[in-house]
Amino acid sequence: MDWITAKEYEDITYKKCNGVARIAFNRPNVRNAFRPKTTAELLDAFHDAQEDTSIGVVLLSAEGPSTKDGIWSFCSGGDQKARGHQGYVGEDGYHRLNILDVQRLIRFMPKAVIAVVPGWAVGGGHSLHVVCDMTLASKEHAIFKQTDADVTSFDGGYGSAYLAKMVGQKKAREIFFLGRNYSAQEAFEMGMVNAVVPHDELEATAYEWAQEILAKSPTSIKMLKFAMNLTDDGMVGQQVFAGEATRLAYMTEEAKEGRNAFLEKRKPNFEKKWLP
Ligand SMILES: CC(C)(COP(=O)(O)OP(=O)(O)OC[C@H]1O[C@@H](n2cnc3c(N)ncnc32)[C@H](O)[C@@H]1OP(=O)(O)O)[C@@H](O)C(=O)NCCC(=O)NCCSC(=O)CCC(=O)c1ccccc1C(=O)O
Repeated sequence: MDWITAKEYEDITYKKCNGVARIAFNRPNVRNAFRPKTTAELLDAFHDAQEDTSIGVVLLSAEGPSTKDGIWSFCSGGDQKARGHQGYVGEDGYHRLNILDVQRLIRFMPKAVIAVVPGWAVGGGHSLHVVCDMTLASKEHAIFKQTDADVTSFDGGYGSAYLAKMVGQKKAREIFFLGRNYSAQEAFEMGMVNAVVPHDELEATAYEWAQEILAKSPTSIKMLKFAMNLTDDGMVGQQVFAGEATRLAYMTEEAKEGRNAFLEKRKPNFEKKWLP
């Protein structure tokens, strides 16, 4: 793999290689907790990956291990040191809740997003893996844990309600109400992890999965993602799916006739366009 740095950031790394973008948390000494700077950088990188037509799959991963104690982490959620009265306080002094913007970008981007979990996935970090399309986890080091109820936070959207669709209501309530640690294998057995991978092979496996997806039809992958999102996303899910259906309609002769007729100030001729 010949990863090329796409842009330099402080709290994340951002690289690209053969149709794959890799966005990785880079605060391993605080278990990759996110502060406002981190979420701003994540939004910027995800937006770039969405706009880049050479990119079909995004890996959300993490650098590590910690130089302090050698422990691996994916993300430990909101940086509690940056937490102020109403949210997480950035350098500009404003209180923000921008991780939900990151969740929405992952959810609505027309490309597959794979969470690559090398260690702790906790709190808002756990919610991020839930919202990704797929999750690969380190056999030796991944630990899944929900601490929201320890710090008076509650991801009432994808982090909990969508998780319940994934692992079942009883299990989701156990995860949130008890805040226990779950291994990669336990997370796999409850249906929130796609594969448990030896740590040394985790990144290479994620890249291989991405290459398998890249061999498929981009339109099929996009429409399948949005179709599977639709029922859980209400009117917004319908809007996103229908937007892509409109794009497909724009490509038809019928659509070109409608546009041309308007521009030529004549009535459109839609005769014989009623497919069975
Ligand atoms: C992850 C742990 C379980 C790991 O435990 P352990 O291996 O024993 O390591 P520690 O010694 O605890 O930690 C090492 C080092 O890292 C620092 N650290 C770890 N996590 C954080 C953190 N989240 N924030 C700040 N700092 C962190 C820790 O202080 C140590 O530093 P030293 O200087 O070396 O002492 C364990 O670390 C742990 O439980 N961490 C906290 C997990 C947590 O509670 N996270 C927050 C959950 S709430 C959340 O994520 C908000 C999500 C969110 O943003 C949101 C969601 C829904 C709606 C809105 C919002 C919103 O935007 O607010």
